[in-house]
This record gives sequence, structure tokens and C-alpha cells, in this order.
Amino acid sequence: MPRFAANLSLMFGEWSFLDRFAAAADAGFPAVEFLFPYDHAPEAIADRLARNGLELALFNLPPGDWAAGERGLAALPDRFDDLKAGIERAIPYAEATGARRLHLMAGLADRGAAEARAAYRRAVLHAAEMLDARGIELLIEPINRRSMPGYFLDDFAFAEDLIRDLAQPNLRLQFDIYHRQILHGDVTMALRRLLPLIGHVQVASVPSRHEPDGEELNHPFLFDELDRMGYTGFVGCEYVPRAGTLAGLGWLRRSDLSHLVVPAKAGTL
Ligand SMILES: O=C(O)C(=O)[C@H](O)CO
Ligand SMILES: [Mg+2]
Repeated sequence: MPRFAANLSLMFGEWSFLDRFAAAADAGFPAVEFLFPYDHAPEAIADRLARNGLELALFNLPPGDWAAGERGLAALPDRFDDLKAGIERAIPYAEATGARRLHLMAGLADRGAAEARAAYRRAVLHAAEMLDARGIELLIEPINRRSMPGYFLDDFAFAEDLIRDLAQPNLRLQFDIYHRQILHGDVTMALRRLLPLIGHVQVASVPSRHEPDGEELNHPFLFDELDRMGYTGFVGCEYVPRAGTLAGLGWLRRSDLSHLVVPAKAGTL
């Protein structure tokens, strides 16, 4: 089975953010990911990871003013300086935590507009170069527009073309199975074909974005398929639990978890 990373922005919301690390480790996860660590000092995050024996699989570069509705700056021509400052802000977190993958969000912009495409290309190239010097991968992720209306990067082919065209050694695809299924379907064949470009995988049920335990997709088949194709990275569990994080972990216990230590907590799983 793949190595699963609990997404601490969506899962374990029953705990305060810093306490989610212990909760995820207690539930058997070997790794975590989250959207943004910036409300906490890098050392505080690093301490929670170390204390709980967790690896940090991924986090996002600063997205601009999230509360005001921004969803990344990369495709916004006038925000290049803010984007550069965001990269500088994120690097100490990667260095303190040992994270080796950062996701750059594109922002809300019209992909048909030449200025937005040029801005995005410049931003991705700049971020990739900055991070490569530090041994960090830069990830870009197509996101469906039902979840994020107006999002610039809503097409896997566009992401693939850009990655191939820029040919940066550390520029990789964040393949979110949930978004892939909503945008284009054909998940298995896309995983197989894009495997050499993939730096991180995420998963949730479709269409409700809950536990990966059914609905539109056959998740056990997909997890086996990731093994069969030799994917060795993490699978981020980027879902909103239906009715409590621990109560919803049955899908994980039903998987072959020989690589995880899942404590038998009566009544919790
Ligand atoms: O929305 C997603 O799928 C993501 O992975 C982003 O990082 C956050 O919006
Ligand atoms: Mg995702």
C-alpha cells in the first residue's frame, strides 16, 4: 500500500492545529501535510514533527490574502514581488521541517489571457530555480473549478505541457485524484502515463471529498495500482471527514497497513 500522509488542514479538525500532529501519529500515519504553516513558527512545526516521529510530505507556498479570496499569486502579473517574498517566507519552514515538496498555487486568473499565462510561466520558473538550489521540489496542481471557481490551473494537459516545456529537474505534478476525476476522469491511465512527472498524489472521495472509501471511484484498486506502477511517494489524505476524523478511518484499517502501526483504540476507529 502507498504511504499515506494525513492532511492536517482538513483532517483532525477536532484538535488545535499543533495538537493534530500527535493525533495523526496516534492514528498510525507516518507523515502529514497541510496547506499553510505560517501562523506558527517554523521551530514549533518542526518540534511537533520530531516529537511524533512524523515526516512532512508537503505544504503550500503562501497564497496571498486567503481570507480576502486569493488562491495563489503565480498567474497574477502584478504580484510577482509578493510571490518572491512568499518563497523567501516559506524556505525557513522547509529547512526547519525537512519538507522536500512545496506546492505553488496559481491564483484566480483567466488562462486564456496571454499576460496571465506569461506571469504563471515566469513565476513557476522562478520558484523552481529558487527551490532547486535548496534541494526542494516545486509542485503545481490542477484544481477543478467547482471547488475553486476561477482557478487558473484547471487542466492537467496544460500542467503537463508546462512541466515538460520548462524542463526543470525539480518541477513536478501534484496529482490530486479528486480533481483529476472531476476535471477529466480516466484516473488510472493518467496516473500511469504521468508517473514520471508526479511528485505527490492526493486523494478523496468523488464527488463529496470525504474519506476515500467509495462513491465514484474504486480506491483500493487505485492504491494497488500506485504500488503496481512503482509510485514510492506519499498519498495525501486531503479530505473532509464525514463524521469525525477517527471514526472515519475505517478505510485505512481495511487497507493493508503492514507498513503502519495502527494502535487498537477501542471505540475510536
Ligand atoms: O485544493 C487542493 O486540492 C489543494 O491541494 C490545495 O493545496 C489547496 O487548495
Ligand atoms: Mg489537492
